[in-house]
Amino acid sequence: MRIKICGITRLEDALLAEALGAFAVGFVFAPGSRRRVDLEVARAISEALGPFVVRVGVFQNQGPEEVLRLAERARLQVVQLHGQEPPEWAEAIGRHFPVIKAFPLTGPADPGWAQYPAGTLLLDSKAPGSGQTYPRDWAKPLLQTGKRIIPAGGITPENLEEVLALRPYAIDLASGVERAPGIKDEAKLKALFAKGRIWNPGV
Ligand SMILES: O=C(O)c1ccccc1NCC(=O)[C@H](O)[C@H](O)COP(=O)(O)O
Repeated sequence: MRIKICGITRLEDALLAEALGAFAVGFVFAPGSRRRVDLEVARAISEALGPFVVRVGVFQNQGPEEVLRLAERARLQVVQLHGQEPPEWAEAIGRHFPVIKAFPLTGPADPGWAQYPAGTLLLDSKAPGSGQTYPRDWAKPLLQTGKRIIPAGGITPENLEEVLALRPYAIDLASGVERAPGIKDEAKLKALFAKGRIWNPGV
């Protein structure tokens, strides 16, 4: 299973996530986030990680120029748009970085979201980074659209199975493996990857 650990602000957490087998780490640059990371810190962590961990930047309603500047300076590889960004912004950013577009679920996912110009869609709760969740079957209308789907929102080591049952492209979590916003919890991270590793998708 591909697991993205989001809200990384400390090198030790990033290195632990890498050692445990994380596919990706996320740096939150969204204004007002409790996990907002300093640009130079993100860059230092990016440079310290090995080549096979994807560095994702999370942005919210920040224009393409700002996103591209931060992504380049922090040595990011993927951009995640987590606000109400118009499709033109995703197209402009997508000429430089793969784009993940996040949508908040307040009911079943809208199949029309598959038209958004991003190859991968992240289905979050209506309160990003809060640990809030939603009925996982709300993701189903998008599973057959050909888009890569990443469920997020309130995933923990304890409830991992129900989201993995969707057989998603990847999963994303932040607060479920933290002891405080932006500070990861070693025991929770270990529990998550121990469970994620033994899961057999039956492919
Ligand atoms: O985490 C934040 O503080 C945040 C703030 C603003 C926009 C996005 C944010 N996080 C993005 C993520 O990808 C989180 O991992 C996702 O919302 C799930 O969070 P959680 O429910 O805590 O696992």
